[in-house]
Amino acid sequence: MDNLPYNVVIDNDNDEKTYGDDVDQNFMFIILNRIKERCAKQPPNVIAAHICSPNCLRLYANDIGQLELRRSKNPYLKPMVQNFARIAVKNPTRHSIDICYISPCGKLLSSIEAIQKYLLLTQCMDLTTLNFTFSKNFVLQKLSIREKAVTIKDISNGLESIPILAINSITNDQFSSSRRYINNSVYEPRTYQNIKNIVDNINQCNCSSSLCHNNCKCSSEEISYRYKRLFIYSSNPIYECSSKCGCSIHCFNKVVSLGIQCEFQVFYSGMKGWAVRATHFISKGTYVFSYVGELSMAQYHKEKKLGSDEYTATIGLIDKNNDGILRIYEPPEYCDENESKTMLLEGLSESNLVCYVNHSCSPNLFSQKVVIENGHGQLVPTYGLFAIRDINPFEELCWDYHYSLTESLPMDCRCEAANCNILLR
Ligand SMILES: C[S@@+](CC[C@H](N)C(=O)[O-])C[C@H]1O[C@@H](n2cnc3c(N)ncnc32)[C@H](O)[C@@H]1O
Repeated sequence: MDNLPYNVVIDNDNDEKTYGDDVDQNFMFIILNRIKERCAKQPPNVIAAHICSPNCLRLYANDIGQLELRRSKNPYLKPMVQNFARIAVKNPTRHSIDICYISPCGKLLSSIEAIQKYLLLTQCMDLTTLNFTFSKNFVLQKLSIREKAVTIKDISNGLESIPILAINSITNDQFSSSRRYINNSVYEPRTYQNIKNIVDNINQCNCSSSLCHNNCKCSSEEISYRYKRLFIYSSNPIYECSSKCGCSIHCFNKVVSLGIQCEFQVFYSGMKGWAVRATHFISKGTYVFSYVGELSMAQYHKEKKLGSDEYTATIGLIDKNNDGILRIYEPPEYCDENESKTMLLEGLSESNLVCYVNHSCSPNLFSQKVVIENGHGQLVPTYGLFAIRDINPFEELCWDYHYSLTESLPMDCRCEAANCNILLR
């Protein structure tokens, strides 16, 4: 370590902060020790200079990584089980701490740009930039939960790649729902017949690299992801690349279509009913989950007479561009002739875990319209939810329902935010 300009300390090496049940304790212990051993044996950049290639991952792959990788649901642990190390570097001149990663082959990677380059050079298919965070708030932490509090082991019935526990540590009420769990939006049948020729026409870009370039034909000029994270909002949708495009999972324009990457729980919050949280840290700008439900033209939605529009979101006016590809526009002031073209997303009878996300006047999630290809070769619009700021493990995930005082029924908002000033519904 002496040949480094800074003192290298192992990040997250705080026993008091790392606690959990026996399995997790052991798991964390193995990971932390391996990081320590690696840094001791192989300080960053001391390996002979080389140009990175897929060999860099293969040669330094570890024997227990695969088993642990399967066990770990935390996206930021995945690089560590693949023999990356995450370190905090004390910078004495700036009196600050910088976060860096050391690659399995000993390269010091000190920015998300460097990570992206490394993943491309090594043709890594297990990790994306979303598995790395340079946030100083990241803590390796897992809380134990009382077995008795688990009311359902997976509310998605196996549909999500990571099971979603339902937990009630407050009362004896079990989680139950008449809503069917779906993980992909579905088109209302008549709506689909009307717009079949638009939504079945999947976009295809002609970018030659696995990353796509800034003027990729699929993406919009107004808004795009930055290394797969989103930091700004636009009323214009993001149009993601599809399976027809030649790009890989590393493409900057594939995020929501890669699916949920976090481990979530639905938990009983008391006054607000059921609520949602993640079991691990989420870095600012990260895609969390998206609104899933039935996509329906306003006229057909109206005919259903649901009685409550609480779970209905307006997507916008559906149209196509010159290539016949789906485009979505903000509806002007509501008027009837738009009904045949206005699409709504409704999650009352079927939806995913989003319907358990509560409102907050100081939310940690924001929503952005995104158009992706679903698993059935159709384009589907959705609202993707992204982290407004770094979110701590087990912090309740909330968004702003944007209810105004005028459209509210008298019911107190219980978000407990300092700026809370609304009546909900
Ligand atoms: C989309 S659901 C959220 C999940 C809900 N908590 C449940 O148990 O199914 C919206 C409902 O949750 C409750 N809710 C959400 N946010 C709230 C808040 N900030 N204060 C009080 N109740 C809230 C209200 O009953 C609201 O009608």
